Amino acid sequence: MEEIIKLQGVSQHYTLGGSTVKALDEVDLGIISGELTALIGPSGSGKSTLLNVTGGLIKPTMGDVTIKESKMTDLSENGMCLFRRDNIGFIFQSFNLNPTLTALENVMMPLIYARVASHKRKDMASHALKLVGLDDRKDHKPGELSGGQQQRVSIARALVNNPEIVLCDEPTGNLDSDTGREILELITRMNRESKVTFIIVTHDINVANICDRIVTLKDGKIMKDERKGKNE
Ligand SMILES: Nc1ncnc2c1ncn2[C@@H]1O[C@H](COP(=O)(O)OP(=O)(O)OP(=O)(O)O)[C@@H](O)[C@H]1O
Repeated sequence: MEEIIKLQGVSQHYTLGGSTVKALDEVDLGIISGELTALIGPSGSGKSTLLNVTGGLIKPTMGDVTIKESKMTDLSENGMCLFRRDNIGFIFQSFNLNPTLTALENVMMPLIYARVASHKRKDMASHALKLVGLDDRKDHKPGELSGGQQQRVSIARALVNNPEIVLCDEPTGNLDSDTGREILELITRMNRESKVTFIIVTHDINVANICDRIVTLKDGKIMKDERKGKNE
């Protein structure tokens, strides 16, 4: 099984008012290509920090993050930005859509950054919206969509550039339980059909239970690492 993401001795420390918080404390973690991994743990245990370090949004205080043979921790800010653009999609709890753009325009944004030719962008974004069942809402702005529909748009945006990795921070956190279940079904379908590697930060045990692997953090350390049918 190929490890697409490797964290080795990763620590993230924050110093505020003379005291230091170890948000991550020498974490070693390998993520298998094509798997759905849940990151769970109490509030403040370091889940979002781990996701942000993995996605190159934060450079850790110590340790190495390697994705597909590229050592992220050796890249410049600009190098990390380009790497993220080409390899990683993000899905957030609060959707993070641009309220002034239509669903189609929101999904086209990553393609503009990736300098995809303009005549291709519309087709690619329309296709991504169709995959998430929103082809009839492409001209709606986020304020004209339900929470579940907005999250579908953000999933389409995360997947439009065919990234190998998608990082999700509480993707169902702002949704009612039925809508959350629909979004979860969509994520699992995308994972099965496209073999995209997903890491999902969640408080929701229903989300964790559909994953291939559940990694539990506590005080910035991995406390438990369970795989379906096999505990480690
Ligand atoms: N920018 C920051 N500056 C200072 N401390 C921070 C910063 N970001 C996170 N922390 C601290 O690091 C620790 C881990 O935070 P993190 O957000 O990763 O936890 P979490 O498990 O995702 O929490 P939650 O489930 O509540 O979202 C917390 O104690 C938090 O207060």
